[in-house]
Amino acid sequence: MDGIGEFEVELKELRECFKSRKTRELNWRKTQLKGLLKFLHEKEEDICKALHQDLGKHNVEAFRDEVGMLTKSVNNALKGVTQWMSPKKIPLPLAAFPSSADMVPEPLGLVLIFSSWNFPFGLSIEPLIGAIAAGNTVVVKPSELAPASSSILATVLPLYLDSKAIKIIEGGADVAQILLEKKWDKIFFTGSTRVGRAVMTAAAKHLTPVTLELGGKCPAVVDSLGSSRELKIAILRILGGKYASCGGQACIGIDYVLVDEKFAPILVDSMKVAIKRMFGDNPKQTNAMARIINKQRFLRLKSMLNDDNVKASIVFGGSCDEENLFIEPTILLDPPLKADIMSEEIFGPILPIITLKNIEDSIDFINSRPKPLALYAFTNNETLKKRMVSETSSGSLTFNDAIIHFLVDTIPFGGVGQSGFGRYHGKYSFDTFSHEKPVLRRSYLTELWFRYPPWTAYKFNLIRTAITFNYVGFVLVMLGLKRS
Ligand SMILES: NC(=O)C1=CN([C@@H]2O[C@H](COP(=O)(O)OP(=O)(O)OC[C@H]3O[C@@H](n4cnc5c(N)ncnc54)[C@H](O)[C@@H]3O)[C@@H](O)[C@H]2O)C=CC1
Ligand SMILES: CCCCCC(=O)O
Repeated sequence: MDGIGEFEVELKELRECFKSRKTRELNWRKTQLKGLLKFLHEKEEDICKALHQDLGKHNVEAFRDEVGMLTKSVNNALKGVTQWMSPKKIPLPLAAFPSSADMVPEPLGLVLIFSSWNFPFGLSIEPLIGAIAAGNTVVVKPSELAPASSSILATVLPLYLDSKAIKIIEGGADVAQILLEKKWDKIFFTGSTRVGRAVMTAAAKHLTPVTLELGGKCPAVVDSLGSSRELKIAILRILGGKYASCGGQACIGIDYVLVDEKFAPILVDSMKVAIKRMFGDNPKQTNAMARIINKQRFLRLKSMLNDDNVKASIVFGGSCDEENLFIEPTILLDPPLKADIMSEEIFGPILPIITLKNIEDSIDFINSRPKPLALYAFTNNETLKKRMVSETSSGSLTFNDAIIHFLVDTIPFGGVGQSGFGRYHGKYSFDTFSHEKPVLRRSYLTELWFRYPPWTAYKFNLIRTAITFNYVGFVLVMLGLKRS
């Protein structure tokens, strides 16, 4: 952002654009969504190149998690936006007869989106889809930690969109803090809990509603499954939800595994075989796993591993290549629970496996920690499933898979407790950036004359009757006893 003055001009332009009401038009919304599709299609190669440059992502992973995922989401919004923005009839009690009511979605106004570096296109454009579909004007600030991706978002994407209504502003914490001083009609933040608190504090000054998409330690409970085939598939899904999702740098990636101590040796041995099949006999040489985003985050992970007690728990991998910011897929077995690796969100390709006396103890283990953004359980035990649904709390709960819920438009995505609040994806994104206004239409045909003073015992009884009989008997009484 060149200067505060220039930004003030841009902010004024965005507010005037919203006031012009053009962003409310269905055609405008669809045109912008189609612009996103065109960008994703025409710039796929540049996007994949940027993701490789920033994160070492393989283009298959880059397409799967960002270009492909976003194309799916934009098409879903194009299909749904007409219905999403139309008023919905609301049933009314008999006492309101003859009245009608609608819920009318209206855009919030000028909204601000902060995104993170690990899925820089996905986490910027997925909320942008909702903001556009709901008819808002928008400022998006991508993360400065993925500069190649941020540059494409700020210099190329605007060529496909209405620049008077949608602006992409590059920058880090300094720019973000300037933006946070302004008044927004909604702030959508994806990032750390620490910064989420700062965002919420800034938003409070203007009573701006926020959605906080934060992080946390996502557990995977792994039960002894029924067959070797199920175990093989489960392990692929666990490893995919760890190492093959931005190299473990994913907010809904599996942070650690909980397993019955008797089953642990089988699980670890099977994982080692599967890792080699996924990343080659020498996983240090793989091109299929993203690198750590920067030296600071790399050294943080390296220091976690260098803790003597943690180092002693390494049963697979553990090598760190500082020059290439690469840590090979690593498995720990029962590292100390007080070590940083088990008290902080790992956000890297290190998988602690924690053994328990029995798998049911996983519920207490999970409940003794902050509510995770995602919880996974690989089990066919119906009793355990029922207990996990009713006795644990998380942003989402998935049985026998990982990560995949992020791709389902009909499942809202968001956290609970320390992992955030608010949700999006699919129509939930539209709702997040809308105010759903109830509109009640009354007539003069009937009048409940006793709803006004002067108060009398008779009126009191009529009101009491109405409420007691939930208005049905009341209306009948009224029709018979109407007084001027
Ligand atoms: N729930 C979700 O969908 C996701 C959550 N995350 C979480 O985000 C964290 C990692 O992402 P990071 O980008 O490193 O988080 P971060 O909180 O450092 O940065 C997030 C955004 O906030 C901005 N920012 C940084 N410092 C700021 C400040 N002092 N004031 C205002 N804005 C500031 C950054 O420029 C970026 O755009 C992890 O905790 C991860 O779990 C990451 C991806 C998705
Ligand atoms: C395709 C999965 C993206 C999830 C976003 C995250 O976990 O950071």
